[in-house]
Amino acid sequence: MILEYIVTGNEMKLLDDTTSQVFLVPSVVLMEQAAAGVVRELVACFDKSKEFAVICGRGNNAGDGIAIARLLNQAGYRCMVYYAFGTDEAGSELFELQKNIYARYGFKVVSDIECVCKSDVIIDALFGTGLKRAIEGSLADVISSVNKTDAYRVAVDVPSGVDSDKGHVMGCTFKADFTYTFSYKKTGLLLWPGCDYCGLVKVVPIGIDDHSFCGNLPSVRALDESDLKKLDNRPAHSNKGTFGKLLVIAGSRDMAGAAVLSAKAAYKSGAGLVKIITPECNRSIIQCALPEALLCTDIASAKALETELEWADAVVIGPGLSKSDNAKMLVETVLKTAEIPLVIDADALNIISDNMTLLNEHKMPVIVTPHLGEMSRLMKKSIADIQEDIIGVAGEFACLYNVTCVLKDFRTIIAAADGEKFINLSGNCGMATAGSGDVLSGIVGGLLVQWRDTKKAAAYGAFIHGLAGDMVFDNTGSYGMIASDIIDGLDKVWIKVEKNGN
Ligand SMILES: NC(=O)C1=CN([C@@H]2O[C@H](COP(=O)(O)OP(=O)(O)OC[C@H]3O[C@@H](n4cnc5c(N)ncnc54)[C@H](O)[C@@H]3O)[C@@H](O)[C@H]2O)[C@@H](O)CC1
Ligand SMILES: [K+]
Repeated sequence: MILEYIVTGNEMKLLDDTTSQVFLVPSVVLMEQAAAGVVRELVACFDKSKEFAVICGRGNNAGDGIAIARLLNQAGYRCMVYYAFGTDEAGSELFELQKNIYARYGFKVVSDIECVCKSDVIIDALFGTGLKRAIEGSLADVISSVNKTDAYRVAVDVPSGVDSDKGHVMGCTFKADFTYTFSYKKTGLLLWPGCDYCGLVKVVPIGIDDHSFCGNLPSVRALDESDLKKLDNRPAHSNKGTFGKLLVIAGSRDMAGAAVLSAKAAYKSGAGLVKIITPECNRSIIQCALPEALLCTDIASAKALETELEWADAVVIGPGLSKSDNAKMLVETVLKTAEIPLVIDADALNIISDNMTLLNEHKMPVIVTPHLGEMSRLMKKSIADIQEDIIGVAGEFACLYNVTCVLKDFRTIIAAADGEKFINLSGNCGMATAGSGDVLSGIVGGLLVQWRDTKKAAAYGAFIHGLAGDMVFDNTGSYGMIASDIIDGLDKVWIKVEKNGN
């Protein structure tokens, strides 16, 4: 998989330093390229009738902002600079340099925030990746004044007030319509709540590329639609056995739907054969809803389950399973005896959370797919604590239990035990609906039986799940979307894959 790297503010700082120190590109050259890149974008969006204002702090983010103001003026636009710390306080070396250059040209500087607020476009260069604490006092007043205007608001690199690593909001935060971020997306721009302040995020190249990692690759990456092109088409010479046999252990009395959704999503993701293990009372509903599924009901002993496990190439266990004694027996047997990869979801995770030693018993690769509530029970941490560092928590869990962890949230995080992580960027709020997780477990299971690669099945599974939801969004909107719509969207995703991503 060749994917887009997503970096933290600290990783970006290292990249800046390496580019200057190892590749000898002076920092000011990077800054000029950053400014020129933003100006190119602005000139493409706005004509010269618009008046611009740049609000500046005193670090290198402000250095970018002053250079942007200079280049806009030189291109015939009207642009003013507002120094939020005043003109006397010293700042970073590059800030001082850009301030002096700007002063030599004699372009406009204002000291009244009212002038800024009357502009058509307000550019935020108060703080970037160097934000260290909550924004307070007069700086917070500046931000709240500009946030109240009808101006277009553009953030340079990161909206001031958004923590570029974890996406926390630090006091008062600039509310951008566009964020032009440099070289790589920052994790904080993608995570909630920071993402709510970014508007449209666009990466502006500034001359820093993967060379600057010098072998120390960032741990977080993201898939995009171009990654669908890397998936192989199915071989023409094949039969249903070629694409794997998936056992879906799901459903309980009154919860037949979870089994149907998971098994159907697995079929719709290309699994060759899907067998559902469920209570007998679900037989007729499942056979009507999904006649393609094989069915095995009322498994009452570990021995009976072991025979079924021998048939399968992978297992999905948990959707709608309940926490009955029978469900506990099924979960324990699977974890202790299965010699095939597992996808563990929903109630199976709730059962495990009462006895975490079970998760040490697995012999084969395991993918767990908890939502925040399930993760809270598994880790004995509050949901708020998990949200504080969702990437870190997913990574910690993956390492602790040697599993691939798919931590489901607005941005699902996929963390492998080897430290590699993915942040999922597909999907929409319509997918926050009952059964959406059952569909995800089925997709991941369906991919797992075909690919036998847990990391790939988990990362692509989450991405394809979100993409399927995006594909049906125009038909359903967010209010009308239900889990079966997401399954309908899978057809569109796979047609895209078979047309080589087009
Ligand atoms: N070579 C480089 O280093 C490059 C850096 N670039 C820009 O530089 C930015 C990072 O620059 P810096 O590291 O100078 O950081 P910032 O410009 O984000 O701000 C750092 C300054 O703000 C102060 N500060 C932090 N939080 C504060 C708060 N809550 N209240 C008041 N003061 C606070 C710090 O003490 C420091 O003086 C990037 O976001 C990017 O825009 C770009 O020009 C590209 C090249
Ligand atoms: K900024």
